[in-house]
Amino acid sequence: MIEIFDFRKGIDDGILQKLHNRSKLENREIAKKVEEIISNVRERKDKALFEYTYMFDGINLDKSTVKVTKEEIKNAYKEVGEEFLKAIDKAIKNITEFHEKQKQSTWMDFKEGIIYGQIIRPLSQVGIYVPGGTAAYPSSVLMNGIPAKVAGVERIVMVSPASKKGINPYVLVAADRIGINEIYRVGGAQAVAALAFSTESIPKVDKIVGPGNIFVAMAKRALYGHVDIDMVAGPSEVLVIADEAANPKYVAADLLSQAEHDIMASSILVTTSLKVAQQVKTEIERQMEYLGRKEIIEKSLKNFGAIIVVNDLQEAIGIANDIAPEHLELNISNAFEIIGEIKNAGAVFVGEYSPEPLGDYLAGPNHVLPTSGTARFFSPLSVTDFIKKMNILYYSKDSLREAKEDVITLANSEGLTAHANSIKVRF
Ligand SMILES: NC(=O)c1ccc[n+]([C@@H]2O[C@H](COP(=O)([O-])OP(=O)(O)OC[C@H]3O[C@@H](n4cnc5c(N)ncnc54)[C@H](O)[C@@H]3O)[C@@H](O)[C@H]2O)c1
Ligand SMILES: N[C@H](CO)Cc1c[nH]c[nH+]1
Ligand SMILES: [Zn+2]
Repeated sequence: MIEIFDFRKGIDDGILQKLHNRSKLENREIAKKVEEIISNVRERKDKALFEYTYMFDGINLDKSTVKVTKEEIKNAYKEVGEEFLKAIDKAIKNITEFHEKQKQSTWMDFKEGIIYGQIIRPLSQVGIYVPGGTAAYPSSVLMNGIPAKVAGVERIVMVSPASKKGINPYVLVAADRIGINEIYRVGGAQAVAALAFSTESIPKVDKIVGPGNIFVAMAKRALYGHVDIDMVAGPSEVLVIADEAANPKYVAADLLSQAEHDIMASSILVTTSLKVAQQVKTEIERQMEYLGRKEIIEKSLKNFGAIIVVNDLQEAIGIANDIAPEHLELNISNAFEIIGEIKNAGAVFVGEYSPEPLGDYLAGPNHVLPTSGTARFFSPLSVTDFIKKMNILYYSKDSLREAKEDVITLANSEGLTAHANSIKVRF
């Protein structure tokens, strides 16, 4: 069960290091396994892909069954209710609105005899990973697919692990709603490797995006360079900062919401009140009793959960910035006053009526967010992930003549005489 650590007499670095999510990426055993899967799929292609799918997901696939058919998507509609369709269409509207604001335009500037600028182009082909091991994620279909659509990506290839019953119908309907129709029922590190290198059934893509468990996150990280990736988006995390006025019931519920994702998910509370700390612990135990997924929650809270008591908000902010959580909830009075001090978090949820699951599903901001401490340098998934830029340059003869001596001087300073010559031969 989740433990309370009292840091009021001094921050315990040992405990903090243990809680650091970046340590998950240092797990040598998992890294070795992932490397082995990647090299096997690279060499033996479909054969290895189907073997691993049988080993981890328990389903037998071949070239003729790996791709989801139109018929399956049609049948999926029979299994989802009207209420789901209404909710998902609302989510699509909000997520699209949010991401439309991220669009970038080609720009050109003109000086006398000079034109320069940047041309924006969508990526041609991207792979989106939609998790499906311990739960199915129709919401992740939208969060991955909508920014790609808004950017104008031509070919979106979706992979998601299936069970014996096939891919979850809610996932298939979500994909259909936003116009994704190239879907393969494979997951894990083997699916990521297939997207990076091609197999006989799955043609490779230029970039792989999307969240997944530690195997998926490590595979994406290992394959960066063969293919582009968005970020490391592994097991979910939430860090809540709460003061003495926070409602323990809400705080406990939000910690539990992320713990249910994965045995490696992490839920951390940092509070200035010992009373709130104790009440949240009691609430967690109470609420757990009526939730499902108890086994996952228990493991996650025991290994990656913590309640930390600190002296003041400054200490709490320091810990949050150090851990750089995927989600940061500010459950404190006047939260907007301290937002300027938050440096590292994938997404910040302000006030007690902005619980993290609101962002997971409906509000509009993307839920594919950096984890394992990588919010120090990665950003949430956005339209920018699906575009690239090309610089464009034009000089007239007169403009080049004016620039000539400076270019030659700079080329000579690097000892690159052929560069200097390329200018000289024109005059
Ligand atoms: N960071 C984010 O933005 C974000 C968003 C949504 C979900 N998530 C996370 O996505 C994850 C979803 O995980 P999941 O497991 O439900 O689905 P998943 O699709 O990520 O992983 C399932 C796959 O993992 C592989 N796998 C499982 N056990 C294995 C083993 N022992 N060895 C090798 N491969 C193995 C299998 O191939 C299986 O198909 C959760 O951790 C959740 O927290 C993160
Ligand atoms: N909290 C997850 C991101 O870490 C996203 C999600 C999808 N469905 C529910 N939650
Ligand atoms: Zn969630």
